[in-house]
Amino acid sequence: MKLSIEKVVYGGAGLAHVEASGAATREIVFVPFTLPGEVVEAEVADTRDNFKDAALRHVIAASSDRIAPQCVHFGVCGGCQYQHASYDAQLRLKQSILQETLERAGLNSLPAMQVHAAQPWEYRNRIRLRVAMVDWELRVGYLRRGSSEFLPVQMCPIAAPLLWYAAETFLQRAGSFPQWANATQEIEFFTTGDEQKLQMTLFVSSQPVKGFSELCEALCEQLPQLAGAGVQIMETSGRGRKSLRMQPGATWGAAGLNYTVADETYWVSRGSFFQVNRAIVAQLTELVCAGRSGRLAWDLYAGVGLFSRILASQFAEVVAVEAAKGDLETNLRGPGRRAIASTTVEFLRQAVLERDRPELIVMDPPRAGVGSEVCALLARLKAPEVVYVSCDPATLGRDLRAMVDSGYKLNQLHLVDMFPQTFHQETVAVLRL
Ligand SMILES: C[S@@+](CC[C@H](N)C(=O)[O-])C[C@H]1O[C@@H](n2cnc3c(N)ncnc32)[C@H](O)[C@@H]1O
Repeated sequence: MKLSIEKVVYGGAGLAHVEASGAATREIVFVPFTLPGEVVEAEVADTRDNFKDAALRHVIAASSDRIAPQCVHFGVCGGCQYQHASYDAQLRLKQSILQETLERAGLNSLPAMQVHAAQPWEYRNRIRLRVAMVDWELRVGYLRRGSSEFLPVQMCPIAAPLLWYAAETFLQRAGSFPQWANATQEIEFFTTGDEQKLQMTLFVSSQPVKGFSELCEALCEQLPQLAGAGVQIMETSGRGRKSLRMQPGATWGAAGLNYTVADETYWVSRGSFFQVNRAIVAQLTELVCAGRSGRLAWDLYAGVGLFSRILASQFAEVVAVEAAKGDLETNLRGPGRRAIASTTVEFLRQAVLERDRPELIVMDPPRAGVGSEVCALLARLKAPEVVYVSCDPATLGRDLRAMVDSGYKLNQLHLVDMFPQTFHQETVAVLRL
């Protein structure tokens, strides 16, 4: 069918309408890899209750924003959705998606959005690849788009070059360690922003009895940046990835990396969360922390303490709250710094009882957002400024709406392009009472 693409929606697909036969309303059709204003030929791949998914067959009238993708796997690989759009167009798409999502959540009179971008390629400091034998050859790859099928890849231009070089080195050397080559299901590499140090994790079905140190030392001959490595043994207690449990296995070398962002250096253990974009993380910390000072700040969902360490030099006291076991305590030692192992909601329930009131709250939750109880507790605490860092526009809209309804004013809105070439987007929202 011939379709006119009206806009691009969160997830990366273009949206068009078609006259539905026999129905009064027009039906929505989503077509990936299209751009606003394009006319395309598409074929329906799936019909749902309220919409259809279609596959792009041919672009009849192309947008001036359309460019040739840089990666040979684009369109087949599940990783990137926007390589067919110029980088400038990607930023505009993300801006209008954020604007529309927040307006739909009932947030009117939004502040002017500020857009922050860095390099659009080679930005990832971490990649996790599948490992499998294909035609008697050991290959690494990702998942085929929309499936759980292995897709062998020969490049990943959004990854820091060292990560891809490390993957190739593993493929070259693993042949001499057949038990490890056979047992490895997935492999993860994590590098410092300057690509001077590297960590490797092998995810194995069952751990070979010996030879892990020898494998790491062999890799090191070609990959001197490799500072440490570990094994995670994947145990399934049922069907599907959700039932996967990890057991720690063999280790070699250092257990983590010292990762420097601007003037701070963080200890990041292998497997700990760290912001994935090595090029823009300093800008993110600047947006969240710069120019803020006072008596007490809270960093909720603190991770390894990315924001808390900086805030600690600007506030007399910083309290950082993190639910997962990790590196927060190591990174937040010293007077006036407190690392609390707790969920945010439990911490806030107690804080409300104790009538604590910080001048600044930073919160950077996972995609699920902070949720209604946290918003209700924040409304009772009445901190004068809240900086909300979000990686999901829909849950951000829901939470911001609750905070605005409780008296906060949305003061600044920043789109930080943490994930170029993909539909993912990061927002920093500043709220004041
Ligand atoms: C998006 S990361 C942000 C980490 C950190 N702010 C940074 O920028 O590196 C979210 C963090 O929240 C933590 N987390 C998830 N659910 C939580 C909860 N209910 N309470 C506190 N922390 C939680 C995760 O373990 C993760 O470290």
